[in-house]
Amino acid sequence: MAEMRKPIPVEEAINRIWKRRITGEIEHVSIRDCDNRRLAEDIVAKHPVPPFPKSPYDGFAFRSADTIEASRNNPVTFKVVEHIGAGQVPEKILHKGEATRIMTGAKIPDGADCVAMFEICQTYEEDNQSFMSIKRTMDSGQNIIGEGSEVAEGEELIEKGTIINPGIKAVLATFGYSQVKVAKKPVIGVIATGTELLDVGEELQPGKIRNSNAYMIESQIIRAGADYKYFGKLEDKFDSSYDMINEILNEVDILITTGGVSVGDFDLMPAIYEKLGADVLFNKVAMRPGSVTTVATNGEKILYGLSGNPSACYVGFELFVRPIVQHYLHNSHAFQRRVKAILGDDFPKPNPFTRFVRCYLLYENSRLYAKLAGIDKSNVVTSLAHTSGLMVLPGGTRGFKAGDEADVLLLDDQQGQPEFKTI
Ligand SMILES: Nc1nc2c(c(=O)[nH]1)N[C@H]1C(S)=C(S)[C@@H](COP(=O)(O)OP(=O)(O)OC[C@H]3O[C@@H](n4cnc5c(N)ncnc54)[C@H](O)[C@@H]3O)O[C@H]1N2
Ligand code: MOO
Ligand SMILES: [Mg+2]
Repeated sequence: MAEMRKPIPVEEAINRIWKRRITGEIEHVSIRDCDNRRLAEDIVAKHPVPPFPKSPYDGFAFRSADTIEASRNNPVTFKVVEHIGAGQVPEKILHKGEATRIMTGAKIPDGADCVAMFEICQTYEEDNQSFMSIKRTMDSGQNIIGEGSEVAEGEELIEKGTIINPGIKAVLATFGYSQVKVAKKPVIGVIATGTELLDVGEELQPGKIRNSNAYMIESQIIRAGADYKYFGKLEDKFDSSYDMINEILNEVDILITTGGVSVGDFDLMPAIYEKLGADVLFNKVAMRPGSVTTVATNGEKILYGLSGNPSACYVGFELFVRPIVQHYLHNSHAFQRRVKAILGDDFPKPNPFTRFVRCYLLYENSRLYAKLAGIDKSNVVTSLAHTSGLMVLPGGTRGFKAGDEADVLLLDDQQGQPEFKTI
């Protein structure tokens, strides 16, 4: 008789793996290569921004007090004593009745406390001297971008673990980070098991299918921010599979195999784990798909025996691998963000186990809807192409109707959340 396995709740399975999480090392990369990496240090303003008071306009800088008497019928005239562009440093200190012709981004001269745009100033030349006049009053500080007005020195700006996007890159450049401290990516080994598997370039043969899991998992690894190393596909043969897995374990931080974890005659992973002396954390989870997902540890390394069924494999990665990768990458929001959405379709199946239903999300009339991505069976591959979320339908429910509310895990979101449960 086949071995009876005792299913554990999803949360318990996640907890058991979570206890084995490790934080990855830090490495320096050029700012040019830091996109989509995760910061391994908090970014703090190294200096005020802007570092000097500057002009937001092309115009004239002068003392606002000199315009107290100015009006439409009473223009006030200034002698233009200097002319500076961005990058030039003013040399003149402005006194009463003096102005500096100043361009956007240039440092405000000492003595000046306002800038008037060219559009409200009249200019003329007399005896080789430039003059400017203005017919309105100006306030002290008007049109001046004060030193540190955006950010003060020492202000905390970006938390470590945050993914680097174009805006963050601009901040890094502003503070002179030519080298950026980022979290080292874990290297995840990928092996597909199954005598039925063909390579992607091969023609179909009777009884055989193309290996889609390896490509899917590699892509999930990239989406999670890690690196993969593909070791090929293995036939369901014990000795060669054991030798290969035993050998490559030193080359990776985490190992993912797909297939061979159920109770079939050619499901070899349980016996391989046993021979390796790996510590099996669980081999049955009260969830669908992916109930046979098996996870073991060998020293610090986590070995994921994901199911061969494509959708079970996909869900197993998102639930059990991704958070571990995120923690490795110093992300304190390691779990997928979980939001409430309205079901756009009926889902009439009763759920004895927690079910993770493939769905996609859309906004309509400022409400978030989750619609079924396709057939929701474990052995189905094509619905994955339309999946951007996983609806979490709790065990013990009798099915759902369009219009009901459900939790959805967002798969393309980078914000994440610190815990698996709804927060
Ligand atoms: N008697 C029982 N049979 C099964 C049980 C059970 O509890 N008792 N569980 C079922 C469930 S649930 C799942 S899920 C599958 C899990 O199977 P395995 O993880 O052992 O995977 P395989 O047997 O190797 O393959 C299953 C299925 O997936 C296809 N496959 C495998 N690898 C790939 C790949 N790289 N790319 C695409 N497709 C792949 C394979 O051809 C099979 O069709 O077991 C049930 N059975
Ligand atoms: O537990 Mo399986 O992964 O649902 O088909
Ligand atoms: Mg099997």
